[in-house]
Amino acid sequence: MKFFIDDLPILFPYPKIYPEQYAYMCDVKKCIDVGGNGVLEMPSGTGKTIALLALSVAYQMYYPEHRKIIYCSRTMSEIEKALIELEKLMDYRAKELGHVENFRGLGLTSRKNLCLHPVVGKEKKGTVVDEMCRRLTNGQLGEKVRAGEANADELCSWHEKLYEKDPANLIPPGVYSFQQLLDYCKQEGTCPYFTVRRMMPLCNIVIYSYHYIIDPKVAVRVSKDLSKDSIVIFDEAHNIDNVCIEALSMDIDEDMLQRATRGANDLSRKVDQVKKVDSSRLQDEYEKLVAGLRESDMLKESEEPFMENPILPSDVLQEAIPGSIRRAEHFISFMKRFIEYLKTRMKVLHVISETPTSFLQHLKQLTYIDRKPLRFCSERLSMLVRTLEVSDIEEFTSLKDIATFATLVSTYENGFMLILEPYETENATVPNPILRFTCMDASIAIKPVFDRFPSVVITSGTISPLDMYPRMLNFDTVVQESYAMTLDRRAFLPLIVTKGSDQVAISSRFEIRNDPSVVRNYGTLLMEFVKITPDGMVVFFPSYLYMESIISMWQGMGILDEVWKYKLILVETPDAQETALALETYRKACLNGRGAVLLSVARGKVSEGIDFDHYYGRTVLMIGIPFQYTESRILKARLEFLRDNYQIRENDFLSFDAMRHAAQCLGRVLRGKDDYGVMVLADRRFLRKRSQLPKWIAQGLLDANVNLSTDMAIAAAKKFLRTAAQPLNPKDQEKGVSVWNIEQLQSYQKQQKKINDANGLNDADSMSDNMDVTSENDSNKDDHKNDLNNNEKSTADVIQTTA
Ligand SMILES: Nc1ncnc2c1ncn2[C@@H]1O[C@H](COP(=O)(O)OP(=O)(O)OP(=O)(O)O)[C@@H](O)[C@H]1O
Ligand code: SF4
Repeated sequence: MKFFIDDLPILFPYPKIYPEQYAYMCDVKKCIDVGGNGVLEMPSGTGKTIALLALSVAYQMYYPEHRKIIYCSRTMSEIEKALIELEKLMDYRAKELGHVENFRGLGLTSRKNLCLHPVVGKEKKGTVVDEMCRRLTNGQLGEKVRAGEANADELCSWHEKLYEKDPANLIPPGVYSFQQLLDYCKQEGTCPYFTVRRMMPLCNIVIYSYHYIIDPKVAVRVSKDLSKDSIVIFDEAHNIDNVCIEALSMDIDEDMLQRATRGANDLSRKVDQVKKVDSSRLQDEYEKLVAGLRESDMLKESEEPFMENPILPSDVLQEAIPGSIRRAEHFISFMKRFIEYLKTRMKVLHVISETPTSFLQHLKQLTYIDRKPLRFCSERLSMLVRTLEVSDIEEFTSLKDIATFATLVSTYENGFMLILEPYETENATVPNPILRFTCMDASIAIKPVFDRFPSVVITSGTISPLDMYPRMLNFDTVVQESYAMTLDRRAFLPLIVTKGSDQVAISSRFEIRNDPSVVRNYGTLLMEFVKITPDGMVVFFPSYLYMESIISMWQGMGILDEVWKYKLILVETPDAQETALALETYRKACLNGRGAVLLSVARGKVSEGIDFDHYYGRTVLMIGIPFQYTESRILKARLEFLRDNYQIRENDFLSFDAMRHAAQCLGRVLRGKDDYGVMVLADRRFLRKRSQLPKWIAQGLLDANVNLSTDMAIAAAKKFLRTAAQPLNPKDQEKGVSVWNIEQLQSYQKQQKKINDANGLNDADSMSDNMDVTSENDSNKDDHKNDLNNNEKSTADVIQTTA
C-alpha cells in the first residue's frame, strides 16, 4: 500500500494498515521532523516494527539528508525479526518502485553468535569467545605475520580475508538476516562479525542491541563513527533504564581478586622477560608516556586496544598519564597494592554502604593511592599489554576487571554507590563477600546518546506511565503517546481476580503469601483455568523462590495431580538451556493437542521476549504483583537516589516497575489482531494498580471484570473463549474499524484535513486527538498510598534474573 504522511510518500508492505500504525507513524515522523525525542507506547502485536521501519526508511530515502537509521532492540531473536521485516519492506519497495534501491541493512550481534572460526565458534561463553577472538585478531600480531616474522596460523583466517576485499564493499548492498549474513560470509571465507562492524558507517540501517550504543566499553568501539544526524530508535525499551545502569555497574568477588593477583604476577614476569630480551620496548613506552602520548596516539588504525575505557568519552581526562604509573613495574605494583587493599576490605563481616568519595579517602589513608592514577588504570593496563605483546589475554581478564573498577570508582561520584555485602543471603553463616559498585542514575549512561543524536524514539508495548522515562533518563520529549488498540471484536479479556471462591482474598503480599488458604486459592484458580483453556497456558510468579515454595505446597495439596490430568506441566528455571528445553516441550505439547502449562517468573527469560501466539498461549495467569525485592540494598539506594534527585517517590517507582513487568507478561499471549487470549491478574492489590496498566490493556478491562472471585472469573473466561474461538468473519474487517484499506485511509486523511484546515493544524497534530491516543500524564493520576508496606519481600534471585 502506498500513502502519504504530509509530503512523505510511504510504501507499506501490507495491503491494509491498522489505524494505530498510522497514528504511530505520524508521531514518529513528527519526532524526526522537529529533531526531538519521543516516548511511544504501542499495543503488543500491532505491527510496531514494520511501522517504524516503513516510516524511517521512507524518510531516509525521500529526503536529501539520507539520515542513517540506528534501530536498537533487546534480544537476538527480536533483532532477527526486525531484519526479516526490513527485508520484506525492501522487497516491496523494489517491486513498487520498479528498481532495487542502493540500500544496505545489517544486524549486529555478539561474536558468540556470529563467529565462524571452527574452534572459537564452539565456545559456549561469550566472554571466552571475545577474548579468544581478540587474540586471533591482534593487530600487532597481524603486522608481524604480514612482515613474515610470525606464523599466519596464529591469526584467524576469516578475519584476515577481509583485508583482501574492498573495504567499502565487504558485503554487497541488500538486507541480510543473521542466517543470510552467515551464509554469505561462509561462502566468501570472511568473518561475519567484522564484516558488519566495518560496514556500519556505510549502512543505511543498523539493527543491534542497546548495549552497542549505551555501554561505553562497547559503544566507543562499535558506534563511534555513526553520523550525528542519525535517527535512533529504541524498540522494546521498557527496560532501558536497567541497561543503562548495568553499563556502569560492576561486582567484585574474592575469586576475581585472586585471579587478578595471579594476572598481576604473570604480567610482572612478562615485564622481567621483556626487560632481558628487549628492554628498549619498555623504555620506548615510557618515553612516549613522558612525552604525554596517550594510547589512542599509539594504536594503529586496524588495531583494537586490549580494553576500552569503561567511562563515557566526555569523562576521560585529557591529560598525560601520571608519573607514578608510567614505568611498567611501578604500575604493576600500584595495581597489586590496590588489589591487596580490596582484599582487606572484603574481610569485613558487616554490610558497608559508602560513596565513592569515602571509599577513595579510606584507600588513600591506608595505601597512599591517589585518585588521579586510578582514573588512568584501564588505559595504562591496556597500553602495557600492548607493549608486552601479550597474546594470551584471557589470563588477564580479572586484572582487566579490577582496572575497570579502579577507573570507574575514581571517575564517578554522584549517582554511584559502593555496597559491600559479606554474605550471599541474610541467613548465610559462611561469608562470600561481594563488593558492588552500583550506578543509580540511568541518565548518565544514556546522556551521550541524547546529546549526540537529535531524534531518539523510545518505544515498547508496555512503558506506562510514559512520563517516568523522561524523568528517569533526564530528557525532553516532543511526543509522548500511548495508543489504544482498535479491534473489531474482543480479542483479549483482562480479569482482576481478588478472591477465591471461598471469598478469601488472594495476594502475593509477603505477610500472607504462604498462608495455606491463599496458596490453595491460587491452586484452585490454576486448576480451573487449566480445565477451560484450550492448548497453551502460561503462569507467571513474582520470583523463583515463591514459585518453588508454592509448587511444593500445591504438590502436597494434590493440586498438581489434578492439573496434570489436563495439561503437561513445565517449569522455567534460571538455567537458560533447561528453560529452552522446557519451551520446546511446551510447544510440542501445544501442537499435538495435549496442551501444556508453563510455570515461569516475571522478569525471567520467558516473560522478556518469548511469544505465545495463538494456541501457544490462550491464558496468561499472573500470580501476584512482581514487585522487586525491596530489602535489596541496591534497590534501596536507587530508590533513595530517585527520590532525592528526580522527585520520584519510592512507591511510584516500585509500582511502575512492577506494573511494567506485569504488563510485559500479559502481552505475551496477544501477538496480533487475529490472536485472542485471557489475561488474569490474580492479586487483590491489582485493584488499586489498575490505572497503571498500559492504556491498551486498561481499555479492555471492563468494570464488570474487576474484583472477581475464582468462579466468576471462570464463568467470564469460559464465555469469552467460546466466542473468541469462532472463525473470524472477513466482513468485520471491511468495516474499517481495526484495519484500513487504502480507500479507508485516504478518506480518513481527507476528513482529517478538513478538520485541520478548520483548526489550523497539520495532519500529524490532529491524529492523536482523533485516534483515542492519550498523553500519559492524564492516564496515571493514581494515588500510591502506603505502598511500601504492601510491597513485598520476594527473593534476591528476582534481582539476579533481571540482571
Ligand atoms: N498492517 C498489517 N497487516 C497485516 N499484518 C501485519 C501488519 N502490520 C504488522 N503485521 C504483522 O503482525 C505481526 C506482529 O507484528 P510485530 O511483531 O511487529 O508487533 P509488535 O507491535 O512489534 O509486537 P511486540 O512489540 O509486542 O513484539 C508481524 O508478523 C507483522 O508482520
Ligand atoms: S575474527 Fe570472526 S571468525 Fe575469527 S575468531 Fe573472531 S569472530 Fe570468530
